[in-house]
Amino acid sequence: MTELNQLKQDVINIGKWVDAHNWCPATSGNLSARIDQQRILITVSGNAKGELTENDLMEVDSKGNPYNSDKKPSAETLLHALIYGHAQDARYIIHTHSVYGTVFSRAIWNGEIRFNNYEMQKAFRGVTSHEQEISVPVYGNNQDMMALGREIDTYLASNPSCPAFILAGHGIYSWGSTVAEAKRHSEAMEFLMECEYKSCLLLK
Ligand SMILES: CSCCC(=O)C(=O)COP(=O)(O)O
Ligand SMILES: [Zn+2]
Repeated sequence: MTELNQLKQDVINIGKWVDAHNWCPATSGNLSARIDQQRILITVSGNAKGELTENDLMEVDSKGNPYNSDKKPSAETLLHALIYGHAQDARYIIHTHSVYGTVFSRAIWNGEIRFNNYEMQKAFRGVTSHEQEISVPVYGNNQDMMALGREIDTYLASNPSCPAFILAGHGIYSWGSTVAEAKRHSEAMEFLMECEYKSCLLLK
């Protein structure tokens, strides 16, 4: 199998994985893989992530413009391009619209979520202790991708090893250098968001 075909298969399989967890209901979410420094493989806008075929994938350039394709890329392509631009070892990006990612972030809206004293923090690359705080930025949701992109760009420029961010009331972006790492970061974020939500119920 060529490297490009392998990437296509990886994205299709990640789509089945997020769908099995119900993290991308309806046609929500988007997925991508870095082909090389110039090209990104990304999901076409508006398709169910559990039923992706090669026709639901397309190439864009490093700025997010369609590359040899007349299909419409994900409406959030710019965010994928920004992540790949800053996180040089990111190879796969997973954007989910899970219930906990959506609901809990509405309580923060703009700022950050700090995860402390969860053993699960060790799922993130380079973290070896529950005492190593993980801070994940939360951005107010915005239909203006350029404006959202500017905020995210500023943060990633000074925090290039950040493994995830959250769009409030919208969903979670996670990434990694391999399929396994991107899925691990994504799953850890989903778990921690559910824990934080349930912790709030305990404190009521
Ligand atoms: C019902 S999903 C609304 C759009 C969105 O947030 C999303 O993740 C999917 O957009 P895309 O253009 O990638 O299909
Ligand atoms: Zn989205």
